[in-house]
Amino acid sequence: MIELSNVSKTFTLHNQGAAVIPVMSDVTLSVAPGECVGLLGASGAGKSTLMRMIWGNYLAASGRITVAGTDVARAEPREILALRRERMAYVSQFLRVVPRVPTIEVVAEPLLLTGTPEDQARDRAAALLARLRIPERLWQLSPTTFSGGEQQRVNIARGFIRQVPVMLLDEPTASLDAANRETVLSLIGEAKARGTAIVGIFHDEAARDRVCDRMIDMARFAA
Ligand SMILES: Nc1ncnc2c1ncn2[C@@H]1O[C@H](COP(=O)(O)OP(=O)(O)OP(=O)(O)O)[C@@H](O)[C@H]1O
Repeated sequence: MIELSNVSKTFTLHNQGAAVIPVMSDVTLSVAPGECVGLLGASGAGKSTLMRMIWGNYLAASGRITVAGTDVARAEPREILALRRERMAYVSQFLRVVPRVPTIEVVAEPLLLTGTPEDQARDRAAALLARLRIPERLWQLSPTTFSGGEQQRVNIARGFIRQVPVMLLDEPTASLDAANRETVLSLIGEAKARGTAIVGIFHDEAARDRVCDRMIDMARFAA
């Protein structure tokens, strides 16, 4: 479902004398449907960079990245957008939303974009918000003023509202209390059972042990 072969990445800082920062080289990795792979490695090892390459934000310097049938390194921007809309979800650590859009709409939006009728999308959003313990009185408010943990749960609800073949999770349990952390681990387990291939960064070791089938240490790919 996710295939990387001989991928390398460098950053060139054009505004700093074209300094070149090699980040990783020769990454070969395959994630099967229903499998969850956790990325390990010290700060700066390239975990986020690898996720952003799979998401299609960063181009690889060389090698091939195929995600749910799309060759991400060579795809046109509109193909990347279609991949994200239909087949891939990215739960980042921080919620980025348009101000004044109610929480329930923020969560329902990914389903609406793929043509799900509005009432169904809202029902599904409401069910997830309830499961993630966001009080109903907050659903019609914008999440911009929510607490860190509330924003993270809104982000998780938005990420899990569609059933997609590929998910990228960046510390999905980072600012959560025990009960919500348990809910998120269940959501991850259910996605795996449906055949979703997952790549994630989990600093929470116990969470990592519960959901990851394999760990990849980025030190292996140091450039
Ligand atoms: N947009 C960018 N431009 C230049 N250099 C970058 C960029 N993004 C990342 N880097 C560099 O790439 C290296 C890897 O960064 P990355 O954020 O992937 O590490 P990480 O393993 O996710 O670290 P952390 O655990 O601290 O989040 C770092 O040296 C960083 O400075």
